Amino acid sequence: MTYFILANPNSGAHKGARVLEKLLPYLETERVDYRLFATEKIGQEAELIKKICEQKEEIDHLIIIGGDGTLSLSIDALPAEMPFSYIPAGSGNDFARSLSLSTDPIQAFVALQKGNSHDIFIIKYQSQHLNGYALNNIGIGLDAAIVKATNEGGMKKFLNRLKLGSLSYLLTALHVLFTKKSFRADVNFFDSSVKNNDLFDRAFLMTFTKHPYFGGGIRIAPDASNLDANIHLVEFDRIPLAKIFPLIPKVLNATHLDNPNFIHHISENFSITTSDNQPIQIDGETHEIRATETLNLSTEKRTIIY
Ligand SMILES: Nc1ncnc2c1ncn2[C@@H]1O[C@H](COP(=O)(O)OP(=O)(O)OP(=O)(O)O)[C@@H](O)[C@H]1O
Repeated sequence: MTYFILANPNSGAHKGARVLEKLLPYLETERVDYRLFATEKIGQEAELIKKICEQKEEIDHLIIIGGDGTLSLSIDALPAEMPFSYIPAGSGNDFARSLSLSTDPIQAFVALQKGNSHDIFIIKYQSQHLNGYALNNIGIGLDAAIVKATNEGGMKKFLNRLKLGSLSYLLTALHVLFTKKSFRADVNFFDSSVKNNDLFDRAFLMTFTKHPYFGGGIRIAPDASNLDANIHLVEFDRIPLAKIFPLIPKVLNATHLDNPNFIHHISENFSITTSDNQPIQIDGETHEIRATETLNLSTEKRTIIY
């Protein structure tokens, strides 16, 4: 059996490279047969997954190494029936946290070597110009604007170097909180085959998540789980800033959903239309959802070995 490894050495401020520096000598010492496919540039995941699929036999084992973005872009290109393993090497590592995967590369490898398969559900998204899969969350509005500003600004790289990646989300979040405008969103969802609708006139934060965590460990939907087919929507309207700040400790303690300013819906299917163009983040990669475009969300089963 051969381990096919897709790795992003650049993820998590070169954490991917450090994971490889630790893992590869171990594989050599243990005489483990492996082939490494390291990304050399942004957006190369799909191309390497295609190469792996051409060479991989059924008995072989795929391991993805990188942050949540690398994992998401790889799974997007991977045939649904192909199992995968994951060794986290990002700055946020929310997906790994959701399944309590080890962040120690050797421990993670020893665990996946045992070959225990687990079914998880991931989000399938589809609109007029966006389609693919997300393992973590899809956010429209505030969180997307934060991810966009964090990824584009120099602060993430600087704080990653100081091992303060989560702080970069927090500082950027504060800045975006002051400047981001609300938007109108029409959300349909199906609860026990009954069609429901919620019209948000002053939507500010709208996150659809498959597990509790976003932004590097914030428990936005504490009861969400990738082991069931439910997607959790957490929505927050734009309210005066003076009323937002007291809610921040609640969000950090994961007690915010009791607060009436947060709307929480759980369903296996959602469809969303926004009244104007809005930033959208899909597992930390930013795009734009266009006005009046409908985004449909559902879930699909995948197999992960850990
Ligand atoms: N060799 C590379 N150099 C630069 N960018 C790369 C490389 N390989 C992949 N990428 C891009 O990096 C992004 C994914 O980064 P990833 O999310 O894995 O790490 P991160 O952003 O450091 O971690 P996190 O999401 O946990 O904050 C994707 O856009 C991907 O295409």
